[in-house]
This record gives sequence, C-alpha cells and structure tokens, in this order.
Amino acid sequence: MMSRRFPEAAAVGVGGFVRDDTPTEQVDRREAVVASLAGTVRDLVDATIRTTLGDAELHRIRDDLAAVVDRLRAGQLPGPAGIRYNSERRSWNWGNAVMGAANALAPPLDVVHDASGCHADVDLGAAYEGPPGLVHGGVSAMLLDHIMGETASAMRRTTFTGTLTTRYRRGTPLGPLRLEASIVREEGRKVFVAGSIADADGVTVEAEGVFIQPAGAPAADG
Ligand SMILES: CCCCCCCCCCCC(=O)SCCNC(=O)CCNC(=O)[C@H](O)C(C)(C)COP(=O)(O)OP(=O)(O)OC[C@H]1O[C@@H](n2cnc3c(N)ncnc32)[C@H](O)[C@@H]1OP(=O)(O)O
Repeated sequence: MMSRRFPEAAAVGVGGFVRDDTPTEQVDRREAVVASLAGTVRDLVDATIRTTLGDAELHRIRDDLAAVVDRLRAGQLPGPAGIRYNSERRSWNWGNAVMGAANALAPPLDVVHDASGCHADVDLGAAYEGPPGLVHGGVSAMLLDHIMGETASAMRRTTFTGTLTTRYRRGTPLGPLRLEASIVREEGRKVFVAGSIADADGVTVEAEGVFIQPAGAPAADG
C-alpha cells in the first residue's frame, strides 16, 4: 500500500494548486477519458458489494484486477492530484473526494451555481449505505460540506470549512437526492452558509456552516 504522506510530491509542487498550461480542449478530452475510467471503477465497486459469486471465482477476479492495478501503476503522479489551472481559467481537480472526475469514490457531484447559491442532483448507490437502505451520515455531511464550501467560495475565493453542523431529520434513502446551499450572511472573513439534502418527500438533512477565508488569502480574485 502506498504511503499516505507524499513528501516527494510536496518537493515538486504536486498536490497543491498547480499551474498547468495544458490547453483547455486537451484538458476536456482527458477529463472525458478519466471520467469514463472512473465510471467503470465505480461500477466495479457496486458490483463488488453486491456480488453473490462463489469464493473461487472471486479469487480469480481479484487476480485479474490486481493485474489491472499494475498496468495503471506503470504511470502515476507522485502524490494526490491537487487542483490544476491553466491561463484560460480552466481548473480541474480530478482527485476531489466529492466531484473528482477521476475519483471512483466520488458519487460524483455535478454542482450547478445559480442565483441563490448552488444545487446538485446525485444518485447514491450501495457504496454509500450506512443504516440499511439509507445514506451513511458521514457521506451526507461530506456532500453538504462540499456543496456548502463551493457556495461560500463562489469559485472566486478560497474558503475552508471552520464549523459544520448537521441535523438529520429523518433517514436519507439511497437513490436520487437533491442538494442545495445558499449564503446566509458574511462577517469579515467568515461566510455563513445553509444547506440541505432532500428526497422526493422533502428535506432529510439540514446543515449550517461557517466557512472561513484563511488569513492572507485574497478576498476575491475576480
Ligand atoms: C476547482 C476549485 C474548487 C473550489 C471549491 C472547493 C469546495 C471545497 C469544499 C470543501 C471544504 C473543505 O472540506 S475544507 C477542509 C476542512 N477544513 C479545514 O481543513 C480547515 C482547517 N482549519 C483551518 O485551516 C483554520 O482553522 C481556518 C482557515 C478555518 C481558520 O484559520 P484562521 O484564518 O487563522 O482564522 P482566525 O484568524 O483564527 O479566525 C478568523 C475568524 O474565524 C473564526 N473562526 C476560526 N476558526 C473557526 C472555526 N473552526 N469555526 C468557526 N469560526 C472560526 C474566528 O473566531 C474569527 O472570527 P472573528 O474574530 O473574525 O469574528
């Protein structure tokens, strides 16, 4: 298993905000390829959870997959993907835990910025289960953290989660869900955000968060 700390990555600036002058059209093309791969890996995760095949067949499949991992390992970044951006203001963070195009652990979330904040539709399958048939509470908090953080940052300033409070009003069923977030007020470097998760019958989780522009970070970069 690869180390979870990446000193060699820090040494070459990988894993942070990385200026990368790959042309947008090439980034888009590559993004489609990694998203397609991640989609298949996501299917693999679901298929693994729900398989009823016998032990011997699972051992064979494990060996096949280990060979695939070896092929992917033939060309790797020295650390996490970080956030990359080019001179055309195209940014991409393909490893992000919630919306990373290359990350099969990400649901993924397609966040839409609208006049009042952000919203996203997501369809959570077996990999996100906590209580039987219901979304794991930590997954709900993670999704809210992301959409609320993106709302606070409005894609033009850096904000970090300071405090996130969640109220689980009832179980959130696996399946199609709607996430929403909006800015409630701002005080200096603090941005107060409200968020929610809803199914077809209404809100299941509501959240309040304080997102903070770190000291020294520009208030807005346009
Ligand atoms: C492609 C692009 C995608 C871009 C879109 C990406 C969206 C990603 C969304 C995911 C967001 C995350 O998960 S972020 C990852 C999780 N969060 C973190 O790791 C944050 C770790 N904590 C920190 O780095 C720091 O503690 C900060 C930045 C939160 C605060 O540090 P600081 O800047 O030194 O703050 P400080 O001067 O002490 O305080 C400033 C003001 O904030 C208040 N304050 C300080 N800490 C907190 C706190 N935890 N909760 C509430 N309030 C706080 C203080 O009382 C003060 O209020 P007053 O006296 O001024 O009234």
